[in-house]
Order: sequence, then structure tokens, then C-alpha cells
Amino acid sequence: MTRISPELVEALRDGLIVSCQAYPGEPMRSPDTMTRVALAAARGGAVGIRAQGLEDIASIRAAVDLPLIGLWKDGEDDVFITPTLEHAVAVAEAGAHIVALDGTSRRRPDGRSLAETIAAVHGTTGALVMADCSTFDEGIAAAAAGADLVGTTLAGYTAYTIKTDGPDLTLVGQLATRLDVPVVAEGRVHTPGQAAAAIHAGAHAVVVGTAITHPTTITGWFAAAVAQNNITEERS
Ligand SMILES: CC(=O)N[C@H](C=O)[C@@H](O)[C@H](O)[C@H](O)COP(=O)(O)O
Repeated sequence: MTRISPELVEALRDGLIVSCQAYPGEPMRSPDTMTRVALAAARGGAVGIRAQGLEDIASIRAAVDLPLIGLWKDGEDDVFITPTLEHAVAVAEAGAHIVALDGTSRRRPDGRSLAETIAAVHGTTGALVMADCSTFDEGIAAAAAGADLVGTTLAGYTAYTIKTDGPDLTLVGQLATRLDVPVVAEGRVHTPGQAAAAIHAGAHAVVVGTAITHPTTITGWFAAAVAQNNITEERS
């Protein structure tokens, strides 16, 4: 077992982590494609990569020499980001330096508490843990449960949180003020300005996914703007 050193987290400070994920059935859903996307992100200045699925994690770890946050989305339950200890251990064994897992207060499918899960990941794999949270209280609880990093990943994606237009910078700021562990801003960071604002709000690092690595969504943004422009011109 190799224990991941804290210097790896230090290497993420004030940096951009690029999330390279394609969803089931999408054209870019293949480990080779995601690895190429991650290599391209590394060339652009990413200090870390976030990747989903065991094959993508293994492929990216072999090809990209950057800290790797891994997760495994699975199941139809509310808790779907690396939902059980079994998933978390598999993510670490696939090559993730940091295992991202659901850090909310919701019941986990295997019945383990967050603290039990984190302790077991630390004990059996040596990987670090990033807790993907949705509220201030969850972030505080996740740090107390032993999380090495706390992310705002699920803010706006639980039944009891509101999806802000853009990243939830208020939550980032509140957590960064209170916590000793690094806070990672993640979710709906769509512009360079928002990424910079997240660091300014106190984030240790910022994760950007969709706006860099999901061409279907990005194309949709442009297509909608062009269509809107056509409507405006027709009216004038
Ligand atoms: C809620 C959820 O399932 N988030 C996932 C977590 O890994 C991904 O689908 C997101 O793309 C990622 O968090 C990055 O966020 P954005 O794509 O908004 O930059």
C-alpha cells in the first residue's frame, strides 16, 4: 500500500483541475478519448484531473502525470458518486490518488457512515478522500469524519439545495473560512472569471468539467445563443 503524500494536495493549490467525463451513450464515452482529453487539459495548464469510471481512471493514470481524483458513478439511488466502500476501494486500486465520494448526510447504500468509509479507504488503500458535499453542515461533518478535501460538487444536486446560476461561491467562502482542510470549488464553473472568483473566495483549487470537456453542452450554449440572435433579428 502506497500512502499518498500531502504534497500531492499542495500541488493543487490555486490551480485548475479538469474533470474529464463522458456520460453513458455519448460519443466521447471511451477511456482512450477521455485520456486524450486529459492530456490536452494537462497541456493547457491543468494541475490535476478528475475522472469517472475504473477504466478511465486506469488509462488516465498511466498516461497523465498529474494528481488524479477518481470517482465511480453507480446506481439509481440518491447517493451515486462512489456510493459504497467497495466502489471507493476499486477507484483507489484503479489508480486514483484521491477518491471522490458522496459526502452528504444521506444514507449510503452499504449502510456505512461517512467516517467508517473514509477510515477504511485510508486504512486499506492509502489514497486520500475528497468528500463531495452539498451544504455547509455537510462540509463541516465531512472534515470531522476525516475527509482530506471537501468539495462543493453536490451543491444544487441534492433535494434540499438550490442550484445557483454558476458556482455556489457563498458556500465555497463559508467552508473555506471555517475548515482547516482544503476546499475544492466544483460545479457549474463555466467561465475563467468564475474559476478565478472561486479561488478568490478561498478555494484551494477549482474543478471545471462541462465548460472544458463536454462539447455537446458547449455547442448547445452557442447554438441557443445563435438561435436567440436570429429571433432578435427577425423581430427588428
Ligand atoms: C453533480 C455531479 O454528478 N457532478 C459530477 C461529478 O463528478 C460531474 O457530472 C460534473 O461534471 C463535475 O462535478 C464538474 O462539474 P461541472 O461539469 O458543472 O463543471
